[in-house]
Amino acid sequence: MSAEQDVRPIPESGEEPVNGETAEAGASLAHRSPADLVNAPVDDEPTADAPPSRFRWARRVWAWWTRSPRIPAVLKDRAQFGQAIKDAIVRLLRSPLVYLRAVVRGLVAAVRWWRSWVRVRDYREAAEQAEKLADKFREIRELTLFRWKVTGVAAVLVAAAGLVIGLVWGPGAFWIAGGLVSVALAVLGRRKDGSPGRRPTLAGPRTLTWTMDPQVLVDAFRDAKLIGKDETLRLVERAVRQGDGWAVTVDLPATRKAADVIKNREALASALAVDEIQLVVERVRGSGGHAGRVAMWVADDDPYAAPPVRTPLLTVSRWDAWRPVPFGRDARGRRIDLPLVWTSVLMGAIPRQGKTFAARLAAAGLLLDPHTRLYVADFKAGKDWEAAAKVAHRFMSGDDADDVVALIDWLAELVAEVQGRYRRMRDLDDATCPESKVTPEMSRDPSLNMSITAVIVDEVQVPLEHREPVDVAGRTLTAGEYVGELLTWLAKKGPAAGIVLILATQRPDTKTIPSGLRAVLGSRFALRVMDWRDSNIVLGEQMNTRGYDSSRLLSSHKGVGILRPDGETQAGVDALAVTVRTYYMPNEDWQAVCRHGRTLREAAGTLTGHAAGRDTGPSVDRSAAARAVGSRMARAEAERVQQAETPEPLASVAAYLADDLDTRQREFVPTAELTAALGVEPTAFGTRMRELGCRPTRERVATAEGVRQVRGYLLADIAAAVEAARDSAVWDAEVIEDES
Ligand SMILES: Nc1ncnc2c1ncn2[C@@H]1O[C@H](COP(=O)(O)OP(=O)(O)OP(=O)(O)O)[C@@H](O)[C@H]1O
Repeated sequence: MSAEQDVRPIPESGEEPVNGETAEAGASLAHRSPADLVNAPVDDEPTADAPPSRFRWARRVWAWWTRSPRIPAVLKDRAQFGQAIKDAIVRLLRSPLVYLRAVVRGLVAAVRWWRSWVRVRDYREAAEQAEKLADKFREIRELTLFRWKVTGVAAVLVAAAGLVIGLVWGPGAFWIAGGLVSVALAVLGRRKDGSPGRRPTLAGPRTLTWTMDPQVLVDAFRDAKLIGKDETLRLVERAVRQGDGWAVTVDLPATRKAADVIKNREALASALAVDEIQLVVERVRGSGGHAGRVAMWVADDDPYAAPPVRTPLLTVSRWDAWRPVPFGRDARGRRIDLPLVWTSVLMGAIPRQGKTFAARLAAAGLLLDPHTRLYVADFKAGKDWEAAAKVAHRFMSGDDADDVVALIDWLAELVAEVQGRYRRMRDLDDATCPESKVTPEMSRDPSLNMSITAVIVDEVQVPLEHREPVDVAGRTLTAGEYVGELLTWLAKKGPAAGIVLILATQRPDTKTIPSGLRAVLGSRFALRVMDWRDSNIVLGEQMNTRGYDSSRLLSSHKGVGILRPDGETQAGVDALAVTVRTYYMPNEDWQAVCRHGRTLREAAGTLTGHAAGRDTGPSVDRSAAARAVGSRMARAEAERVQQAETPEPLASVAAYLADDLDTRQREFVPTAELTAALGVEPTAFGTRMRELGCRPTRERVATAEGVRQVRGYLLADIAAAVEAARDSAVWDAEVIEDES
């Protein structure tokens, strides 16, 4: 069944839909929504129609059989069993050819051995190395002659023995003797690890050989340096055809980690002779997996070369905002959903890669829920969001100073709204509001007025970079800084109160998106960016070293990005992040979704604000918002102080390299330069830098004596360490703030 068919319309009553696509749960990154969790049936509960007791033992045996690690996987799964039978038939059919090859290889090996023996090669080489060939020449020649004679005598004896055998037992004996010799040659010629001279220099295309011959897979892991020379893999599930590719599950040798295979996916792809975009490597977790179990899938072709798939949301009559929104497909064609409620999303990419399309997809799921309220701020000021004006509670499209001020008013309104919601939640009884969090029922109850409210800001860098001064609680900030403060406050406090932030930016750099704001945006989606630093800014620190770098995506792959969903909602999910190609939703589809969203709201009586023609502007309590973020301002001050207190010697290094870190005109600084400039002792300096997360490396640099390989630090590593120190300072400050 296709993913599109899976999406079932939600009953008009607004109840939870039948969770049809949870059959794809393993494939979906989306964790079940809180509503799903509440409504999920408990497996162990006895039911009225429980089977009679005589079947229970059979069920128990079946449960043991399917869960026991001692039972091979092929005996548990019909598909795998079928595949194993097919493999056995193929092996049987191929066996004559395999045998013949082994005999030929054995013959070649035997002739080679005899040649080297008769020519006394080892003795000759030893003499050559000792430069005594001339002295030993006579001896070698005599030995060679002797060995030729032995060969001749042996040949005559074999011929004579053959004649006698032929005369005594007849021609049948020749067949038996020939068979025995061929078995001996086949044994000699069988493929063995490390057999010298057995492998052709050019092995030919490796792409699919590993599906037939697991040894090729083992060799690929060795070539990629993922396992050692003497180590091997254990096949958990043999290679089976899955979708447009091959899937295989292997166990790494003890102490080797699946995470390292994911990290070095590119090397493995090279060893398997496929583009890394074709190789999907995942850890197998849970009861059936462990830290060394790797599930691999290799696509036959570029999985993103096929035409894009349209969003399944087009076929639904309505959606539930609490359900993860269908977002796209991974390389294997599995549907990936994006949870939105109780989290917030940051999307980043260079222009024209599909950021707005991705943000619209997330918005579409919310749009089709009539109980959801939308604030849409389009700083791209184009036509992309125009259709949302018909359905949004607040809508703006522009990039002027007035638009930035309007956004500040919206955000201030939302700050007051969130504070009001928390106050009201405190007064609600435990049955209605068990925790200080909006529940699905609360969000749909008009009397509570706590609907899910999505704030979508496209090209968020425009307001964040605005430099006009504003007065906030007696302090003068730039409008951009204030927008950053308000967004950070909302991203931190808003999700539990039903506020969802979706921010898209063309400039995912440290200066544009404050680190405090990034730290509280739970889900990230990085389409193609310029380099790994930008990718890390969207996806999080060190993500490139874990194998997730969106700068490696191809520019032709529009709409393809790396999705790192909210940590909170990814429990039990296999991957930390996944490469997704978003569903395709061109403007006409988007307009249709918006029209439908409006119809739903009209029917439910939830059309408000701008869409209802009643955009009276936000009722802003500026001072309340300023007070709310005032504590954040204190925190920002703490951050500045902490910044000044970045641990030494990192602070001095950062000060010395301030310009270079800003402009990134050079990528590497030699240790000698730093120790000389700062006047510090090199060993203690190196140890302290290491403690602060900065590891030295070696690079070739031009010196007075020519190009030399010198020890030093990558500026990117220094920048990352400085930022990590600041982030931890920010968190410390926030903990203090929360405690107070
Ligand atoms: N999932 C997809 N599949 C195929 N093509 C896509 C997909 N998503 C986007 N595109 C293509 O990429 C183009 C650019 O998309 P979009 O306008 O969202 O980019 P953007 O990153 O927002 O650009 P900008 O930063 O310039 O606003 C679209 O015109 C569309 O044709």
